[in-house]
Amino acid sequence: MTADTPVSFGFDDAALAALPLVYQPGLFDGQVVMVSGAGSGIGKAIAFLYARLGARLVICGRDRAKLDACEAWLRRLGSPDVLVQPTDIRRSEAVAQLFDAAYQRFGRVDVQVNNAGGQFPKAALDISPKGWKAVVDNNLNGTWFMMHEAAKRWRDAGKPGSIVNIVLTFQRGFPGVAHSCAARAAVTYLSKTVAVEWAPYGIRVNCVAPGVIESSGFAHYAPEARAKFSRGNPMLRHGNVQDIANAVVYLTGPSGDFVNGELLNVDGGGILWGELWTIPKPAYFNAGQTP
Ligand SMILES: CCC/C=C/C(=O)SCCNC(=O)CCNC(=O)[C@H](O)C(C)(C)COP(=O)([O-])OP(=O)([O-])OC[C@H]1O[C@@H](n2cnc3c(N)ncnc32)[C@H](O)[C@@H]1OP(=O)([O-])[O-]
Ligand SMILES: NC(=O)C1=CN([C@@H]2O[C@H](COP(=O)(O)OP(=O)(O)OC[C@H]3O[C@@H](n4cnc5c(N)ncnc54)[C@H](OP(=O)(O)O)[C@@H]3O)[C@@H](O)[C@H]2O)C=CC1
Repeated sequence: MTADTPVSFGFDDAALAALPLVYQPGLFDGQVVMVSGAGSGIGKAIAFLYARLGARLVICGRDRAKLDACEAWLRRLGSPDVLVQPTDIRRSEAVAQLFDAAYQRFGRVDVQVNNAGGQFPKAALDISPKGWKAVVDNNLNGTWFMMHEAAKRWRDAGKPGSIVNIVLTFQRGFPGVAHSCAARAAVTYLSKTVAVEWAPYGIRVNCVAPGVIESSGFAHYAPEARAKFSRGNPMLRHGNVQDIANAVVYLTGPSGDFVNGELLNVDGGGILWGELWTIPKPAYFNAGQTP
């Protein structure tokens, strides 16, 4: 491999499409599932799995080319219909248009998976005000616009619904991504709050926190940081995108009918043991060294 060889992470599309199913085919027949950030990584795996289970898909993200490539796979995998709507989730009016298009096309949305998000690794002291706002806007405000729009439409139509928000394992803090850690903790407690407020409408809201999941998202981290990601949990390995997709389907299928307001960590035990640095580890933390 040369320095110019592009590095790819996780399954390629063909391998992802062929992974063994742990759910019954047809489980989501007749249902419409919306997945944000479906053009890559975890979001693509989630969309692939729902398509294989018979759902019709509404997919969004900012990059149309990535979404179009995903759409072709979704149809091949068994989704009877797919709506592709490029959307920046930070723009509430674009989110409203996404829902207008989905209801116009399908007349319903049953499941919403808010997977779109991300951050850049940076020591907290070095995060600029603009960078802080960009990450909080993306992960907290964008997710809120999506959930709010979904729930309003379910309430007005008198229909039930299920939301899953993808967050991260914020419980022990997350060195190098303070902005995202703060935003994802906020999303989690927002979710717990509306899980109660929206229960009378038959709307369930849960979160999934991926640990270290080998995906396209790895490209945003330095090779030195990536090389130590597997030290982030006691299983000493990465998870994969299907681990997250299976957790999301568990929560939104009949298996999750009585699960509401929950945070499901899919992290190999990383919140209990492990060390995860997304930026270089300060010498202070190396035994025997002083700062
Ligand atoms: C195992 C490890 C855990 C893995 C977890 C994962 O989530 S994996 C998944 C990983 N996947 C992802 O995280 C994917 C999604 N991530 C993203 O799209 C971006 O990281 C985003 C969240 C900033 C949004 O982007 P956007 O298009 O809205 O923003 P923009 O580009 O216009 O920038 C706005 C401002 O932010 C600042 N700033 C931005 N980048 C950097 C940087 N590298 N350096 C420093 N600062 C940076 C800068 O101030 C910039 O303004 P400026 O100075 O340019 O005028
Ligand atoms: N991989 C991991 O180890 C972990 C991942 N996560 C979270 O899982 C989710 C998926 O990450 P992963 O698949 O790994 O990485 P990717 O970078 O591949 O996925 C991020 C996705 O979010 C979309 N996105 C980002 N911002 C916006 C926006 N403003 N509007 C619409 N779409 C947006 C991107 O689409 P586009 O480029 O088209 O805009 C992209 O498809 C993210 O929220 C991530 O933070 C959390 C913990 C660990």
